Amino acid sequence: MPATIIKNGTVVTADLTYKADVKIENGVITEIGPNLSGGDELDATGCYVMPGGIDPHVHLEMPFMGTYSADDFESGTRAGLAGGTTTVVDFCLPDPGQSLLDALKRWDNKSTRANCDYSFHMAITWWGEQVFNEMETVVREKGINTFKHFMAYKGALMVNDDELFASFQRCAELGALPLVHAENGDVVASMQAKLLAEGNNGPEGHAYSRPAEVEGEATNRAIMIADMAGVPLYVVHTSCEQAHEAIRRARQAGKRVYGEPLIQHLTLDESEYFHKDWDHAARRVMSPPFRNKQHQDSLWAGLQSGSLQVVATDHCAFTTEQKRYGVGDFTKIPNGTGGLEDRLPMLWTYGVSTGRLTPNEFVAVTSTNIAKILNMYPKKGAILVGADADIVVLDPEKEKTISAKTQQSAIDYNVFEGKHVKGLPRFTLSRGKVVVHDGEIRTEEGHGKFVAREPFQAVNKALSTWKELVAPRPVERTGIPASGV
Ligand SMILES: NC(=O)NCCC(=O)O
Ligand SMILES: [Zn+2]
Ligand SMILES: [Zn+2]
Repeated sequence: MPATIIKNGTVVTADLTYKADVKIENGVITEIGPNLSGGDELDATGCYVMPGGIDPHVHLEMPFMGTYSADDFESGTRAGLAGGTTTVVDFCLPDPGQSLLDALKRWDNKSTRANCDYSFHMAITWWGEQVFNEMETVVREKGINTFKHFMAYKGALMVNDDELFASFQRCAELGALPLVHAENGDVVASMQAKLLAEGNNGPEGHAYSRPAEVEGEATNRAIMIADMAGVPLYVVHTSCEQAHEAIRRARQAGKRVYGEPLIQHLTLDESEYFHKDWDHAARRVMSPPFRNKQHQDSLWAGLQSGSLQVVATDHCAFTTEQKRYGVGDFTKIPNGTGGLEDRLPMLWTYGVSTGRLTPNEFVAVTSTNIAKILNMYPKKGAILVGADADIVVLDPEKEKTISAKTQQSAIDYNVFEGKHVKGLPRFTLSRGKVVVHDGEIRTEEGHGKFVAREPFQAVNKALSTWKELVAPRPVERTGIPASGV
């Protein structure tokens, strides 16, 4: 393959902004500097040359709530690339009682169609000796160092506190990072039943049944359990001040906790659930639900101050027809929304163009921080010699109005429909292959490769060293009195 040179652009990374050309050979960056030559040229005049987006939270072809999410690894990754995202991390979900390794075979099969690189988190959906043992194989042999725990979806994916604690301790031993979906599933189930009994069966019932307190409580509980287990913690889809507050407080107390707002929670609010059109409201049903402006402001502040580190999508797209499974009972509306194609343009428009984020912070929260937290940096998330050439050349003047009619996703609507975004890819490169060329999609099914991630060294070692230092020890005593028995 001939070399490619991205010419005349401004390189923007998480910590630097400078003018340079970028040379790519055999899928990796081989040179960065002025006036490079000797290859096919891509003109980046007026553009920012940035590490491609990494979405740490997607569900492609996910079996959930009696159906499968509609975007699979082909359409989902195509959507991601169209919007400048070059790596996705999906969740492998074992059925209750199923071997983690058997579940992984299913995910390996599905992902062969990916257009961009991908990695997996493993979900802990049940607990037992087999899971305990297989976690080691997953980490040491399968290149997966993150384990997801659902504290909600009672009767389906939810695990209890004893299971959380056992799994978190196992993560600590293996150098793995636990993730949590933090909502109190018992309280949600009880509120759902009450709402339905009172005749609240529309999509707004979904929001009523999952108030911010439900998320704040579970986030705090997960943080405390992780601390007792001596392991860092990653909280997915942090949507409200109560959860953010728990993360902020933990971080101030020295705990290693990461928080992940979604682009949907940053830019869409709860009024969507009160829309008169049932389909409109149901299409936006996801967990946690959208919140109000105060919560949104809290999330933006977290990204600005560093108490929240990454922006994801939780892309889990269902068609209108699938959403209608819940007509007459909101608890049956498949939970999930799309966003893979829109995350970067929406965050650029509502974050950078408004002055909430700098371009460098934009790169940090969409790519570099994620690569570091998930242990794939600098292969991913970097414009550095030797890094994979996963690059988005973002044109800050290119604009469009988001519409389901022109999107790559397989579903028939878009939750951002009608939003005008400015800041779109002129080019997207996936390991050096130009997959978006000035609006033209040139993806190749199967081009994507699995990204193996090594166990964590530094943070887990620091926490286990400290845990060992402060571990309970019997007091050495002289003159112990004789037993009273
Ligand atoms: N978020 C959501 O509603 N659906 C996807 C599954 C999950 O992440 O909880
Ligand atoms: Zn979740
Ligand atoms: Zn999710």
